Amino acid sequence: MSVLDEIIVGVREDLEARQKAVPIDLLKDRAGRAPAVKDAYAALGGDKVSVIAEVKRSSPSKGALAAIADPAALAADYEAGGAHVISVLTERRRFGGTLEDLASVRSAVDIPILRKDFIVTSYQLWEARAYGADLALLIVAALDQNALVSLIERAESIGLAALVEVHTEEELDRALAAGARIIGVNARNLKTLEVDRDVFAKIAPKIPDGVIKIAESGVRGPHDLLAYARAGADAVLVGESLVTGKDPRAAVNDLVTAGAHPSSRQERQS
Ligand SMILES: O=P(O)(O)OC[C@@H](O)[C@@H](O)c1c[nH]c2ccccc12
Repeated sequence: MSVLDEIIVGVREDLEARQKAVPIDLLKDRAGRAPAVKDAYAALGGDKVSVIAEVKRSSPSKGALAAIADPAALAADYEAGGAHVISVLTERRRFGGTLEDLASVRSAVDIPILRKDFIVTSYQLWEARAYGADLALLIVAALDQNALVSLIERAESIGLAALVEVHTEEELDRALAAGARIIGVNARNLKTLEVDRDVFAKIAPKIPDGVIKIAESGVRGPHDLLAYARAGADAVLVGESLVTGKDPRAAVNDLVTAGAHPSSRQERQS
């Protein structure tokens, strides 16, 4: 079994327990009362390179990264540093996240929030909505085509933007065929956990104009952001280097400043 398959087995077990405790109708009711969804397309599709800053405690590749006792305070720091979107890992077993993290981050920031998890059923989209997310991650490698199509449709129908994650050209073709409007290219292969920053530059030229392009993983600082920007990224998604650094607010600010620099824009337009 690949790491991805193992993660999904655990995700399904936890999901079953939650579905027993909270029937979907209660969840829909809660989603209906959640604050209005923020415009993720506007936050990611501007003329600068946007920064998605992630709340991430651990990862299958590195184990524990940071304790993060107060995810809301970290997210507020990210927002103060100029982040355009916050990503909150809610997968428990490998990433140490919870839906409560999502709810507390929602109460602390005004910018859009991404629920980062291994979403396999529409119940999890309702959860995302109910706990305050504006976007939900859908990983192509974790879904068959029918599931991908229906989860994108369901997400959009309940007001969530779908960030559709790919790692290969075949997965990109599936994402586009399914109608994805925001595509993330993950430099980390979720089956082997290896990071290859060149994957973005190989895949990005094949993503049509009008689809938002996000470079995910492996951003150590402004230098990596600029390289992804030159390869066509509209946004970068950054976790590890922010949670392990000394000053997350300053680190985000450095990335945002690099992304707003005219040279990064010029390079992107050429
Ligand atoms: O910590 P990094 O290398 O900056 O990466 C962040 C993000 O891209 C990574 O957490 C991620 C990308 N896609 C995922 C899917 C599931 C879990 C995690 C991820």
